[in-house]
Amino acid sequence: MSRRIEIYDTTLRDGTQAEEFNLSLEDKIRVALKLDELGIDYIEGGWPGSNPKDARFFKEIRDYQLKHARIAAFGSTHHPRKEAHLDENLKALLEAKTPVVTIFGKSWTIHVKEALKTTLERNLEIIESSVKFLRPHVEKLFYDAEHFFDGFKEDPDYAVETLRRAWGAGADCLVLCDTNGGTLPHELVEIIREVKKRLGQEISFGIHAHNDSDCAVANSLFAILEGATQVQGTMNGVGERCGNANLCSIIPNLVLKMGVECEAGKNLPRLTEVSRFIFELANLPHPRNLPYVGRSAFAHKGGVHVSAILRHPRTYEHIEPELVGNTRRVLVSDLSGRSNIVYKARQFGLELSQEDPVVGKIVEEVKKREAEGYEFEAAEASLELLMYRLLGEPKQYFELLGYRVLDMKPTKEGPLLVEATVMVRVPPGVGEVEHTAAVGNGPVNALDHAIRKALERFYPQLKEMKLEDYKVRVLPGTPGTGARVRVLITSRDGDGQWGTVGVSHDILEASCQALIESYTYKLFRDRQRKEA
Ligand SMILES: CC(=O)SCCNC(=O)CCNC(=O)[C@H](O)C(C)(C)COP(=O)(O)OP(=O)(O)OC[C@H]1O[C@@H](n2cnc3c(N)ncnc32)[C@H](O)[C@@H]1OP(=O)(O)O
Ligand SMILES: CC(=O)C(=O)O
Repeated sequence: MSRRIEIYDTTLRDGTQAEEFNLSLEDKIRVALKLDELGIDYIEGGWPGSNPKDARFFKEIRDYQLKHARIAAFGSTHHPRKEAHLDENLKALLEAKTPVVTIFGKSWTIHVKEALKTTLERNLEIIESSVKFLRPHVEKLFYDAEHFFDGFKEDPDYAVETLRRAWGAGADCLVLCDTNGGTLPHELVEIIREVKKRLGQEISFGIHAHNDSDCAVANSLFAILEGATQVQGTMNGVGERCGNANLCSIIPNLVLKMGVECEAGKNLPRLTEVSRFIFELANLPHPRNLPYVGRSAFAHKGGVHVSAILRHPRTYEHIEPELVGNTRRVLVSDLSGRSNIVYKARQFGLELSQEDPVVGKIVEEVKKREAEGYEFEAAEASLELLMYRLLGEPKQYFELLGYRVLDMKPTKEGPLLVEATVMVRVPPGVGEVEHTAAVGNGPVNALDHAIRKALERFYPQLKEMKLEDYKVRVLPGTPGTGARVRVLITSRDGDGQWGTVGVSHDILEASCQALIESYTYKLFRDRQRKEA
């Protein structure tokens, strides 16, 4: 029979101790519901004694019927100068009315003496009396042995004695914490083995690892191999300093590679969605290179890789991306060969063969443009247009005959005045010339308004699209203000999102190129859909 592990998520508590990862009360509720849908066993909602938001979270989450997860409230053992029944933090933990409570206590002598400013004996009493006080009131009581591995290295007898006290007082699981994240896997294994020997009795233990040595996931997996039954971590590895063990890596590693079961394993195809949802809510970019769930986790760029992937995906993929809800992507760049182009063309609805001379032409054009500073990885709409153009499509929908942008600040205190004037001919070559002006809050915004104003009379569907993101990157080469820039624009309409690119020494010209590509793509795609 395969082993089963309990997954304890602390995104809402330790996760929010990360720089720049902040969640409102509403966000916390939404994250908790998502984690529940994923099948997480325990969701640590926060520290109720810390702030009103965390205290309210525990009140509000009671209104929801969770499918599987149990909510845990987190706090410390009682204060050294108080007794358990008079300690506000312990009282707040009970007021949270959660089925699960987790408290952390000190295992490391330096922490007892320097951080708690108390004696080693008093710390043992504090651990014991805190656990005893909480025990009758909660279904599950977990004890986080803070700095356990560092404490053990300095004074193993004392560190193990703290565990004995917590276990003897009734804790359900002793969670060994690598709080400073400095322990390496081989040390962790040795320490766990020694602890088990010294305790001389069966205990239930868990692992909570930080990532300061980039070993949090490895440490967690090794702890599980050594018998841990609970693993703590966060989604995408957010957490204090360098973060916590990343559950988005731990869960698939357990389920797909170690034959260890957990409830979330049943919902593995939802992992990528949940991981991205949480960062979206926190307004943070989702790191592309996150294992399993990142956009680049199954993205293939090198021509040799793509050629082999087309023959058999296992050649360059450790698992099938669909198992974790991710997708295979092929990138086109100056490292591409014919295979990248054939694969990409298929995504764009074009069946090309490797031998087709146009494929060679596309590879050549992409490499030439990339050498000039273009980049197509985030500008797939520009790539699609480039391919169709080399195949004789699409027709041009308009011609920009010229533009002028006035960017004025006539007085020191007064507002910035920006106006753009454009001349377009629709359709190109033979059509009417439209001459329009528009204002904006900056030069690119004014140019965008003016071009749209000129085109919307002919193509009213352009009203449906909006500019979603605008990025400028200074390209290496000429230093200083004479450098070339690359502009990447993301646009959106009701049907989806697309990216376009422009490159020039002039930021406005680069922006104008990317804008024109964006309108052209919208008109091209709408026409294709109509014809389909
Ligand atoms: C390893 C971890 O990640 S633990 C979690 C860390 N997370 C947080 O700290 C976030 C939430 N924290 C807070 O909101 C605040 O720190 C509070 C409300 C808990 C405490 O606030 P304050 O009373 O102002 O204390 P402060 O923040 O300076 O923390 C130090 C106090 O915590 C006490 N303390 C620290 N660890 C423990 C412990 N395990 N058991 C008992 N008391 C502890 C110290 O003795 C110290 O008390 P003192 O100043 O009276 O000597
Ligand atoms: C408890 C906890 O967050 C730690 O020791 O890192």
